Amino acid sequence: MSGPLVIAVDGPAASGKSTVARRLAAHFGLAFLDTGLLYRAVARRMIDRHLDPGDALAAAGEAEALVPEDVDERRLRGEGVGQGASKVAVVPAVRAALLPFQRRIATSGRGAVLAGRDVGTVICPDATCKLYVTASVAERARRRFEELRGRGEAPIYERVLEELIERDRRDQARSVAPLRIADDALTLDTTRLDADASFAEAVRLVSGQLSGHVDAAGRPQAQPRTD
Ligand SMILES: Nc1ncnc2c1ncn2[C@@H]1O[C@H](COP(=O)(O)OP(=O)(O)O)[C@@H](O)[C@H]1O
Ligand SMILES: Nc1ccn([C@@H]2O[C@H](COP(=O)(O)OP(=O)(O)O)[C@@H](O)[C@H]2O)c(=O)n1
Repeated sequence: MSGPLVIAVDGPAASGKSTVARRLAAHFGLAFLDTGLLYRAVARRMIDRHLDPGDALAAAGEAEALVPEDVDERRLRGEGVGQGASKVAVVPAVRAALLPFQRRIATSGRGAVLAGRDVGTVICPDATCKLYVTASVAERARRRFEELRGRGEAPIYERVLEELIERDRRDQARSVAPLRIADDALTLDTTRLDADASFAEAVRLVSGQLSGHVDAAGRPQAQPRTD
């Protein structure tokens, strides 16, 4: 084997995928990219310019104008931006504009952990290892509710649940890169696992898939390039 080590972590909203992915990246000494931030950044640009995130042509223009290196997580985390992100994400030209940056991160240096919806199916179909992180919709809504409360917002649980269901539906129904479990992904259901237990289980699953790619300390081995 040669080339960078890529771990794809996909799953629905608030399943805990970026928490697991960020910790996997630190554990294996790899770069980390939360690909959802790119779609959120496009939606944020549209909201700031009073554009409708459902306007496909305008969304494509904003995605092409985005400088992914400059994306700043602040102001991107609200559920309004999340809803907007799932609307711009159905536009094929938006997905095409955001793809090269994601591939570049995945293939630079020793590799990376990418969290998203289509990393294992579209962005990095040849990823070294693929996880599909999920949890019941009620538990995901509870987590998002607590997250919003922790940020000083005053969320209503039923509304958070409704918005998650709507976003899941849009992510699964779109014609380009719909959210689905890659054929070769391992599923990690975190419904009854806290963040530490989810991470421990993720390390176990990934280590099984990575045998031959990591040394005894769990660090990726230098891969001799064949090209
Ligand atoms: N296993 C878990 N148990 C409880 N809460 C979790 C767990 N994993 C993540 N969280 C919390 O749930 C929220 C959503 O997690 P996050 O990793 O951002 O999800 P995603 O990236 O899938 O949207 C965050 O506030 C996070 O701290
Ligand atoms: N690889 C990705 C990542 C996100 N997205 C879209 O962007 C939206 C926001 O993604 P996110 O990962 O930041 O959302 P959360 O799961 O954190 O709520 C999702 O609902 C998807 O519609 C996508 O289409 N493809």
